[in-house]
Amino acid sequence: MTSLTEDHKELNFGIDGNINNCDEIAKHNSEIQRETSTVVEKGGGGGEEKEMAPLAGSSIHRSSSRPQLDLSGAAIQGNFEERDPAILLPNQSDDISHLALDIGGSLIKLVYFSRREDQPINDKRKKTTTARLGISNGNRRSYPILGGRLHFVKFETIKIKECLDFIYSKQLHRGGMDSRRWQSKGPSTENTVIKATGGGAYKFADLFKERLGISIEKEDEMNCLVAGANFLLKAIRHEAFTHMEGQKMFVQIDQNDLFPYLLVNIGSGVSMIKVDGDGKFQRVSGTNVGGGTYWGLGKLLTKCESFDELLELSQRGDNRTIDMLVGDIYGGMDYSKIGLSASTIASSFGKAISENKGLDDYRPEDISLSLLRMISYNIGQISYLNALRFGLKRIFFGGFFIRGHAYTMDTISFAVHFWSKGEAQAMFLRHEGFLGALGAFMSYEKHGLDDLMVHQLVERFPMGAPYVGGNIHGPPLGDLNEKISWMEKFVQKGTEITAPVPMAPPGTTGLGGFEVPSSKGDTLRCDASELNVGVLHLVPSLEVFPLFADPKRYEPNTIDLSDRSELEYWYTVLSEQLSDLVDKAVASEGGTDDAERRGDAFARAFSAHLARLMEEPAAYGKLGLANLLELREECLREFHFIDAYRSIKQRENEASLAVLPDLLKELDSMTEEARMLTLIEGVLAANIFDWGSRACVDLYHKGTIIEIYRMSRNKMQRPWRVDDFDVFKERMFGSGDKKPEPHKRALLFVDNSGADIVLGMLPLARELLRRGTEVVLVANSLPALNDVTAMEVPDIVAEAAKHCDILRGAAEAGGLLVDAMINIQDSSKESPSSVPLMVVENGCGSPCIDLRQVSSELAAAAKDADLVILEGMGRALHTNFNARFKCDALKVYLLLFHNYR
Ligand SMILES: CC(C)(COP(=O)(O)O)[C@@H](O)C(=O)NCCC(=O)O
Ligand SMILES: [Mn+2]
Repeated sequence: MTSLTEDHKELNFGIDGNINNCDEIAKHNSEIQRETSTVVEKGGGGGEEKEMAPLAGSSIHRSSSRPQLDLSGAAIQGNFEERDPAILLPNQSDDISHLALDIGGSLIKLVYFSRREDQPINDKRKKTTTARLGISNGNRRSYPILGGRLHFVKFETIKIKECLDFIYSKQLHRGGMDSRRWQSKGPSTENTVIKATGGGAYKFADLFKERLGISIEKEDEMNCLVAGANFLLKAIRHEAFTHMEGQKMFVQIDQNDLFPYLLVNIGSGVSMIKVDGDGKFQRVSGTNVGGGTYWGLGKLLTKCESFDELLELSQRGDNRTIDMLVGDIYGGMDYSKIGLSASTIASSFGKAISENKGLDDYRPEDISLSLLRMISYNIGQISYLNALRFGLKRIFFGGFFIRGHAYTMDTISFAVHFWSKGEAQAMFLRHEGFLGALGAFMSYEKHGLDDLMVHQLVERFPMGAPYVGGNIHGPPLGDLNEKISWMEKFVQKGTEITAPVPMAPPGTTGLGGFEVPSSKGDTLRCDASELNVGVLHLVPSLEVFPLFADPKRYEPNTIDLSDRSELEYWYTVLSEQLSDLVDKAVASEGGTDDAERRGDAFARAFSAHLARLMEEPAAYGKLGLANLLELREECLREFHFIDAYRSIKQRENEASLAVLPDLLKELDSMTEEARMLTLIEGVLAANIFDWGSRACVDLYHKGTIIEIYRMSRNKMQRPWRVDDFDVFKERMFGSGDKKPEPHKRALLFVDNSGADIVLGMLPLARELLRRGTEVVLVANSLPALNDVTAMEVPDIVAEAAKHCDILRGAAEAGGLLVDAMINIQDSSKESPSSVPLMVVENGCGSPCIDLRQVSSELAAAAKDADLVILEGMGRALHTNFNARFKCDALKVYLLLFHNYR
């Protein structure tokens, strides 16, 4: 049997039951998915005999003792127009690196990078692991910046002093472009050079020198815009989206089919740039009617103090009172001969000439909306004409004029669609306002950002504090105390947590009968521009799982929460679990006052994020269930809850290890084939211990762990709801005289601590080892619910190995037992196996897994694997249920609720 046989099959085992009522567990049917074999043939791997790596030499040892993900901190972008002085300009101690600025006529945009010192590595085995897997520095580019975060912040240009204070407080001016100063924290800023673009780079250069002692190196604005846009479009998965009639839809950009496109940057003025490649572009047009025009004219006409206020006013406006419509000219009729409906704007502000009214007679709301539509249409139309001029189908709009404002985007989209008769498409960028600043940031030669690959940049939720309506907005929060006091203040003020989506009231007329999106809410976030910006985490060691049948078609999420009822279901699940989770988290930190305070802050932050996502599911990029579950874990870490289930996991491990010897004896008394069925039943039965599931938590009141396990095992008779056991059995044992080769290496993605791993997955691993298959246990890098982590697995294996020669021999061969003192009690006479059992971390800290971003250890281990076993709802159902692999794959999970159709 080769690792890539044409007849490999994807196997799914599942069981659906309602464990609130223990008698009703089993519910069954079966199905086989065989899609992958043809894909393998196409990929050229079909039938190839792969050389089996020498056993000892290819061993992967225990994973790193530290997580690779840098999840230790996060920042959000605050609105400095309305910041709360109490938390302004924090003295936080992030290890700083680089800063770049885009100083425009209206706004200063700032991009900076923060990095934390890695924790010291105290794992002797890490070195051998990485060296053996070929992931040491020898064959990897070593980045000057290894892991960290990109932050995005903006200031009004007229409040440049705040920007300078911010830079100073964060000590961002101490990280210039001189690589020798990379780690320098010394007080001197002499010779420090900061990259900046935009007119203000010239205008304020002296001020920066005077106030911060730094020199500004000017970067060409167009260059920066293009570099920033290209970077985002290539590196951030959910960066570009369309926005039509209130609907946001993310666009998958094919990196190889990105160029040419038209980039329209709407700042104070507007630039239109034809982009043909990296560094290849031409500014083909522009217009002086842009964001500055809206703000300037709007300020004069409505007395609004800020751009956002003006935008908010437009939400309540009705432009018919001031715009002259076709119907006004044609007595309420369409001018159908040339395709103009009565509701088309014939002349923006045109009504004002024919009425005997002054400025005071018009509502500021109507003026603002009329102005917004005039400018948006105009830009949309000129953009289209330029796209037409050069035969460009795609137009990306950026710049701070847009501010994530639904109505603005809809208006621009409509104009492009209308004039191009659907031929051209308007797309928007989530980091719309930061293109120039990002470009300036990337112009530092020593970053190594230029060849970053897509999967190395992970976007995470802006986690420190939630977005809110009203007037309280915090600056980027650096340390824990700030985050907590921010949360407390936020609560004190009684500010309603809203997550408004900017929408116009229904009934506003539009060009060509264009109807506005249906209203979802009537408030506009004051910092709407920051709606779409997450913090970018750089994790250069993450890689794409190498065993996808078709990497391009891989989509981790089985459920995408754009279905409202699904979203509501999960919102309810997570909300209901919150107080219990907080109790556990607080207890895990000793139940101190400090822990209580953090628990409270976590609960508020998480609830606010949930509320925000309910309003605007795509606020932080395309939302799948995996993201939502990860959000909870990230948020816990944000408030320094390292492992909320620590003691529960320990207790369950101990209880399960105590009954393991009996289970192994029972298994060993069976025939091989009967044992295989019992083993799979055992995996399903033990997967019941899931602290993320309401049904399971209820069950914990009904008996001890072992009693529940026994009950669960008794209920596991086939057929299961998804049941490919027969296919699996044939693959393992063959039919007739044909005896198949065992698999060379199996990757077992394990799920929970306790019975799940000890009584479910370990016995299965042992069986594979017995058949001569190398086994790699793949576990989380960071805790999530009661999931077992890669750090914890070796100790569990060492304990289990005390009762089993097979496990002991394999663990020794895999380097897992170098530290453990083994006291062998196993009475079986089997000789120790030299087939290794290994452990690698998966690179994530969530109950689900996105296989596009796995640890380099896992990627290396996967290269020789020909069997993938995914276990548990999170990894095998909520994510990866539809994943296709180029080797045999088995998905085993116990479905604990009825939400799946
Ligand atoms: C969070 C989980 C995905 C973890 O499941 P696991 O991967 O451990 O099997 C799961 O517990 C879950 O989907 N819970 C929510 C639904 C419920 O209350 O049953
Ligand atoms: Mn789990």
